[in-house]
Amino acid sequence: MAALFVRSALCAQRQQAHLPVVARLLTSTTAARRATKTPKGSSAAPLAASATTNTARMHLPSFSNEELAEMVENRKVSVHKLETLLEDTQRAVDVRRMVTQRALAKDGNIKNADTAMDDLPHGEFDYRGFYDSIHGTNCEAVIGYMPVPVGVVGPLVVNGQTFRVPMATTEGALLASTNRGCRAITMSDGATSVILKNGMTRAPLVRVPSVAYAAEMKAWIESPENKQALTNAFNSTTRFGRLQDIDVRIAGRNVYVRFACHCGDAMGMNMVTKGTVEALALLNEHFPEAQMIALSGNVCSDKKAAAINWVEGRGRSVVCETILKKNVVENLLHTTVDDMIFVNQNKNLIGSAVAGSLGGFNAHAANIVAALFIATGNDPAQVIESSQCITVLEKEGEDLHMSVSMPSIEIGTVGGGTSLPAQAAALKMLGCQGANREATGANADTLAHVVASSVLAGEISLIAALATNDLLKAHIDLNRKTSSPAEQAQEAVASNTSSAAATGHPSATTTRGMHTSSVVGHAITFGHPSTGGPLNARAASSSAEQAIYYAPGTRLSTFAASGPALPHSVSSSAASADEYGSDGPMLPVP
Ligand SMILES: CC(C)(COP(=O)([O-])OP(=O)([O-])OC[C@H]1O[C@@H](n2cnc3c(N)ncnc32)[C@H](O)[C@@H]1OP(=O)([O-])[O-])[C@@H](O)C(=O)NCCC(=O)NCCSC(=O)C[C@@](C)(O)CC(=O)[O-]
Ligand SMILES: NC(=O)C1=CN([C@@H]2O[C@H](COP(=O)(O)OP(=O)(O)OC[C@H]3O[C@@H](n4cnc5c(N)ncnc54)[C@H](OP(=O)(O)O)[C@@H]3O)[C@@H](O)[C@H]2O)C=CC1
Repeated sequence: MAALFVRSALCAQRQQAHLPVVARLLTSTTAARRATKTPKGSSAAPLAASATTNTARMHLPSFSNEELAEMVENRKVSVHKLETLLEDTQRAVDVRRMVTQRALAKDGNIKNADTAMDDLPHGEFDYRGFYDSIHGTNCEAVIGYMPVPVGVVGPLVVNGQTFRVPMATTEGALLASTNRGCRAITMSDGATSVILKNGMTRAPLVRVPSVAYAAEMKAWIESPENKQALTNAFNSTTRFGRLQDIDVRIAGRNVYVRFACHCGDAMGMNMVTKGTVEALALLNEHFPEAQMIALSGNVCSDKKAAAINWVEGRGRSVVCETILKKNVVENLLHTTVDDMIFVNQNKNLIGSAVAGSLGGFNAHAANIVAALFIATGNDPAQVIESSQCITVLEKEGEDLHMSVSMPSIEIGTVGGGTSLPAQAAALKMLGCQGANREATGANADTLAHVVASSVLAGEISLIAALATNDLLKAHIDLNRKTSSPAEQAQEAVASNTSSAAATGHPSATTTRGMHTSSVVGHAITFGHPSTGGPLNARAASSSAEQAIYYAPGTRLSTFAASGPALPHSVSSSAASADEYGSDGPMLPVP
């Protein structure tokens, strides 16, 4: 891809400085192409090896951040490759922030787009202010802080709104994958998300003298008049919480009273617990022999896998759908509608059934939920129920209808960690920080839609990657460090320059299935269609692509025979320390 930036010596001297940057870039690229053009059938050496290359090569670092941002916006430079091309990770972050901030302003979705990201640390960090803000609220016995990288995916179009979604993770490949899914959704006219139910729950354990007493208590609570009295007591403790339902379960002499509350923009665990105490006081007046054993009796059920959340819902119950166009599935995801349905059915539905899964009928909803919870200051321990999800794929004509149903997304935009400056910045990027003053709960609703649609994006990309057998390759590429950005840049220059000699286009080398293929024109074909970018050129490039594509059901022997594309050899002894500093003895072979 670096061949795109091959510039003539004339250009390098900036004699064209008066031209807009993109025009300069195109002119210089054309000049470079002309300089390297060889007659058909000529055996001239590839560009990388020629003398012309060395003088003509021009690296991106010579451009200003403003110019680089413009190139990214004009799809002349891939925003994903900035670290490698600039050989400077901090600058890459700066340019990406500039691009993201300008995109937020252009989307027109949020107020104060130019300052939304200001408090998301990316360099200097006000640790004193941070310690002040967490004291007495978020953590005790503090000894420091844990930096977790935050990336951004999108544009993601949901319910007609465009989002740039911040995600905090240390799992390489997760953002690349979710981003691909966002692109697939947005290229297919967006996603639609609906909230079916909203009720954060707390179920105290009340102990009574007999099962008859328990039944009497249940009947009393369920009478409309008493239910209203309990509701009034509950609601008296909060300006924003509104009790929705009371569900009573009995096990012998144990009574579990499950209060479900609409908590406005808060996730609401403190809020609902406070309301519960007041309602129990009233209950106790009528049932003096009842004893409160535990304020949480686990029927809530908080921070544990439980069927009650899966069936009844907890927090917001959300369903989100999209119809992926056939050409998007084929050209962007490199697979087919039928293959994705086949993988989903046999993995997410049957596989999860065989595993006895509880709300885990999905590929990796938890990945996206966790990254979004950490970025937005939501409680990561609630990922367990918030990521319960069933992913359904069905044919819609020749296209693919895809949905995620998530009955228990527990999130808030006020309370807990959401008001810390960095986390609040992530919420500002989504246009839903803090309390919604026009419609209480609308900000948390927005966040729930973002969570569900981002999960949908993650499902799309991972199911496709499994269908094309790309999972391991993606993780070896993006989850393990093999070389420094500078070394990667040199590799990129070498591989792209030689390819450019033959084609006049930059290229990217990629592996699909168990083979490696060279994708021509990759670097100038990225870019979102919503901003006028074309489809990934890979499908168009590709008779070779056909040869390396494995449909689900490919015989295992075919993989083996096709030769390894991944590093797979291990030495019998660990002679020197690896990148993890591990040079200890290997485990004995059983
Ligand atoms: C890695 C890809 C996306 C490559 O996929 P690709 O099709 O080769 O990518 P591409 O280079 O052709 O780019 C296509 C688009 O992908 C995105 N993309 C591509 N690269 C980047 C990047 N660096 N940064 C940001 N976005 C990126 C981006 O949207 C890009 O479009 P563009 O913007 O260029 O026009 C694909 O192979 C993939 O999605 N693999 C799956 C990886 C994955 O989903 N990992 C999740 C974790 S797996 C796990 O933890 C759970 C598991 C698996 O155990 C659960 C289970 O049991 O199933
Ligand atoms: N207590 C427990 O058992 C558990 C607690 N947690 C922790 O609880 C915290 C979250 O509790 P949560 O109750 O959400 O947060 P908070 O305890 O911070 O309470 C939310 C506060 O925001 C106020 N508020 C202002 N505007 C709004 C609005 N628009 N909508 C809703 N509330 C508004 C509420 O007012 P008002 O007082 O009038 O309601 C309330 O004081 C997290 O730190 C989480 O980790 C997690 C699990 C269990």
